[in-house]
Amino acid sequence: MEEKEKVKENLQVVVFPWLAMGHLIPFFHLSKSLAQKGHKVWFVSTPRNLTKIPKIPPHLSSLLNLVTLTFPRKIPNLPLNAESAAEVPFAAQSLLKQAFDSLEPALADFLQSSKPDWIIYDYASHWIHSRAAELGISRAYFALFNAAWLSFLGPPLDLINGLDGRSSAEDYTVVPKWIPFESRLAYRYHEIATNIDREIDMSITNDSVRFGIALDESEVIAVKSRPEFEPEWFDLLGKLYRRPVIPVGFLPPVVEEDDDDVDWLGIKDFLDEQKEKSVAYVALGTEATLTREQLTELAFGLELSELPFLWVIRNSLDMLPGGFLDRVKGRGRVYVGWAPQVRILSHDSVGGFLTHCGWNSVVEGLGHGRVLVLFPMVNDQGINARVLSEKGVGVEIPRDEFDGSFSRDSVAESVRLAMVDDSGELMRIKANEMKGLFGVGDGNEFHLNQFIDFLK
Ligand SMILES: O=c1ccn([C@@H]2O[C@H](COP(=O)(O)OP(=O)(O)O[C@H]3O[C@H](CO)[C@@H](O)[C@H](O)[C@H]3O)[C@@H](O)[C@H]2O)c(=O)[nH]1
Repeated sequence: MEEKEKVKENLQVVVFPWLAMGHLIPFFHLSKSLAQKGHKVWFVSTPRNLTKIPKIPPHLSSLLNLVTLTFPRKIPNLPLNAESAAEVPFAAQSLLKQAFDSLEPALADFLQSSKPDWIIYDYASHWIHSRAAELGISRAYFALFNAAWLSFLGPPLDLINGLDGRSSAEDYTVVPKWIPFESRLAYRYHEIATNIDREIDMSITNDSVRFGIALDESEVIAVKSRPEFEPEWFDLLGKLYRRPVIPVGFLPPVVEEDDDDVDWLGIKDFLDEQKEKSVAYVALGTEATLTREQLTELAFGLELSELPFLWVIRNSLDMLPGGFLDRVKGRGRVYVGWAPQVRILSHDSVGGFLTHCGWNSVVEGLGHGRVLVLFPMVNDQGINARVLSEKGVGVEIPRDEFDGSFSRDSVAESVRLAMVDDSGELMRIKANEMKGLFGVGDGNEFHLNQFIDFLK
């Protein structure tokens, strides 16, 4: 007689993201969803990072537990108190990886004492799989990327063994040989050159190998996307990975009401004064920073667009061109610091989103039906921009392929095309339709449940 499959109704799960806000936040959303469905979750990170994630709702506090691993203090040249990618210059990210790698013994000890059913990990912890396997803990890699970018990345064993045939930035500007159908998916030189430069520290494991191991050593690969959005890429991933690839959906964040948030109240006042769908929200994520020249062109571009905008910057206001704030007074607002992005995007006055194409930002923008102005900088962002412009939900700001330079006029024209020009109407309609796929709703819930059923 066939043995009945064992189903465990209440799971115990350790969740361990890479040290970056764009990773901590979606891993936290997944943790919250697991806890909401009655599973016990230990969310593991370092002290400063744990202070930056959203608050745990009181009704989940018995199921969702934060676990602190001490951050190593002896990494030479790592900026003092820096614990996440946003606090370390892009070119020095290998130092943060070095610190991250030194968390291995502490995490292994925690796994031994907590003995979870599963560990859900990120791409960077290439050392945890064998430790978890020894303890009989199941392993899931949660990929915070779309299936198109994961396909572009390639077969796991080729990544581990350096057999993907790519070493220079130019190699990433062509469609990879393992994509069997017609496609134009490739980086522009400037979008990938910075990533390649970053990989020069040979003493630590490079990102390709980390990705390869994360993919190859996991029992299931959970992808923050949906096949309804990119069916052909999910089909290809199944062939490249030869193991279960499960879409977890977009995990759209729910806007939490928090009336005490003074930052939000100031922003809300500004947005309340603007017309419906008139404001371009401009924000470029937590990792890449603009040079003074880029910041200047972007500023003049927004000024020339003559449209209302809300711009979040990580640099200081002193970097902006002289007189800029006075000239855009009333219709333009610049916010320095950590903005309540999801709440902003949910405000009716916001019509478009000038984004660096970080996957979380894209999900948040399309989840609210905002049309996108695409300004990719590093990491997966260039490929995301190709996917989104092909889908017709956004327009790329034209840039020099090699050095990434762009003009203020091209910024103004792209923003106006997306937000107000008649020729951008179809793009606005398509972006608005994406609310159904990317936003809060049954479709995303269905995929999340499928993933949880798999874990059981
Ligand atoms: O002031 C801010 C800045 C950011 N965020 C949030 O922080 C997250 C940022 O994530 P994302 O938009 O993906 O950007 P990055 O932080 O740059 O994300 C990194 O991680 C992503 C997921 O792997 C990749 O797609 C990106 O390329 C990579 O740079 C989003 O949830 C934002 O809402 C805020 O709430 N307020």
